[in-house]
Amino acid sequence: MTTRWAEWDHIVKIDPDKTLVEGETFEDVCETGTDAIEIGGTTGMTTDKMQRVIDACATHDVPLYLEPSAPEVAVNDEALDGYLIPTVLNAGDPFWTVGAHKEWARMEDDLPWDRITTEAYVVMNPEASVATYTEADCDLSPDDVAAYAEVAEEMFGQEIVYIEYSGTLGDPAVVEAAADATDDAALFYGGGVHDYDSAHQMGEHADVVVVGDLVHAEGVDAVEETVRGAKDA
Ligand SMILES: CC(C)=CCC/C(C)=C/CC/C(C)=C/CC/C(C)=C/COP(=O)(O)OP(=O)(O)O
Ligand SMILES: O=P(O)(O)OC[C@@H](O)CO
Ligand SMILES: [Mg+2]
Repeated sequence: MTTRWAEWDHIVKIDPDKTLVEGETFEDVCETGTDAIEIGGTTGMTTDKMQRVIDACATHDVPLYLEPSAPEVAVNDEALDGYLIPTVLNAGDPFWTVGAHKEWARMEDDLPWDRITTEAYVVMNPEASVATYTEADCDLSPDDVAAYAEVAEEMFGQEIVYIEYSGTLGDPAVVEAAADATDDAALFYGGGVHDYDSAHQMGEHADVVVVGDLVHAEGVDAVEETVRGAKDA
């Protein structure tokens, strides 16, 4: 089991269903100074699209993790450093907490357990596809989120707690509450990080800042700024 995320400050999440900015390559993305690349998204995922991004990033010197949104797109590739598998704590349907995972184990004879780690998600932006998809209850106070984070670490032994505001910059008080409630688990924050200041602000509380849409919408210069913000925090 590798726990390399203990040393990370920043992740770029590449959505295989989206394109890069014109003139930029996956090599450029890998060279932004980010600590790892996570490949995943909610809608429009296929194994072909996943594989294309894996192949494009595999030759560059940055840890590469797959974050599949369903067992069907969990591509098996030696070029990957591992699999980060969401489990959505506040999902409306337990399928997204444990059911999909059960199906994966049923479908596959030999899952590479030493390369698989779960991320205990708390989904907070009701407008995001991931919230609709998982029917998440996003109406949570900082105390609620802190309690989810504590339970994830202390009762379910989660190594990663992920505060997910995909598409919008979240409430720093929520992230701070989750940080106060966790000791050993790595706290990931993702959602709406778009410049030095937003990365710095969330990085003051979270261990790892995840940047997604920005790489597709603005490109690598903007991502580099967020790397600096997260690392300075
Ligand atoms: C058991 C296996 C192998 C998979 C199941 C994993 C689970 C439970 C997934 C549910 C949560 C999920 C869809 C996570 C994917 C990562 C994520 C949160 C991407 C962000 O998605 P959005 O930004 O909302 O979606 P788009 O950008 O695609 O619109
Ligand atoms: O796309 P953004 O809003 O940067 O969110 C990042 C990540 O948390 C999405 O899963
Ligand atoms: Mg997205």
